[in-house]
Amino acid sequence: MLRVAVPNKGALSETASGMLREAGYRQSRDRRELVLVDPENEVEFFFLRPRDIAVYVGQGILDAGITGRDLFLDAEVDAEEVLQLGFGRSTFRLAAPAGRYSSVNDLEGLRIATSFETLLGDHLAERGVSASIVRLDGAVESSIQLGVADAIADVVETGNTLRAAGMDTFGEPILASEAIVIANPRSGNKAAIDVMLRRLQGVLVAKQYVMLDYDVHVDQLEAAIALTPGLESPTISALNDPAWAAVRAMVKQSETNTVMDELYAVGARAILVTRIHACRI
Ligand SMILES: Nc1ncnc2c1ncn2[C@@H]1O[C@H](COP(=O)(O)OP(=O)(O)OP(=O)(O)O)[C@@H](O)[C@H]1O
Ligand SMILES: O=P(O)(O)OC[C@H]1O[C@H](OP(=O)(O)OP(=O)(O)O)[C@H](O)[C@@H]1O
Ligand SMILES: [Mg+2]
Repeated sequence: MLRVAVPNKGALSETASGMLREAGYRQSRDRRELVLVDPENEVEFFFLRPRDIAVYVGQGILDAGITGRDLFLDAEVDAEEVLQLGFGRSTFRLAAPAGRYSSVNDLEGLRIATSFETLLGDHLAERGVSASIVRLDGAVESSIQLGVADAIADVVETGNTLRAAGMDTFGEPILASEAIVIANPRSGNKAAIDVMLRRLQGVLVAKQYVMLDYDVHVDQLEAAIALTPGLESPTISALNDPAWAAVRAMVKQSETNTVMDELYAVGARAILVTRIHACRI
């Protein structure tokens, strides 16, 4: 049976579970549940802290797991990033009271608080800066005011937390993170991991694309299909009126309205957009 780790709480937990549910797996609504067996799909889900997931997968105790790239890289474990899930996007950055520092080089000899010791340590080493790292578990933004650090390195998404603390980012972003699937490279369940990845990819594509149908005069067919090339190639069907054809193609959701405007301009009519419920590509 495949053994998969899922964040039990925090920023990634609900979306990760939701995505697995959409991929056809059994997921629990009870946050206290630690293990959940999905006998139909032969998967056992373990609900763990996102930071610890890298450790379990790295040691091969679990085959795969969903966590954040920042947590995975900070843990320095023997596992691979195998799929980007496109949510939980954040940047790992240096921050301090607004205007105090402008580059990592300003931190020579100072104290920097973080929950990501390895990521910060590597960044400082790369830039040849020697500073002391103060390892904290969370609420890192409070550390400067409380006098334990001069600057921090933390997860930033909207920047609201920093602004509320009178702080600002500075220097180059250290890492762009998002939710990812990691897998143990020596797992004996590679085929089952691949099935799960294909299912999750299907969920991602179903979210990113819509199905577009339209009718177009055969004289304009070339111009229209150039606008909707689809993933492989669009489906073209004959209509009762031989002067017209019907076209069906997948289009990026974000581009739907622009493509519809352009299709209309080249003479396409009866342009229909349908949500894709699930897919396997
Ligand atoms: N506000 C946010 N927006 C987007 N992603 C975030 C945000 N906060 C954290 N993350 C990402 O979510 C992952 C897990 O972080 P999270 O804060 O949920 O864990 P934690 O700090 O261990 O738990 P908690 O905050 O519940 O104590 C990390 O990869 C992090 O980059
Ligand atoms: O840029 P923002 O949108 O404000 O988000 C970033 C904040 O979110 C996370 O905090 P979390 O709630 O996980 O608390 P923690 O720092 O104690 O982990 C992170 O550590 C930042 O503090
Ligand atoms: Mg957190």
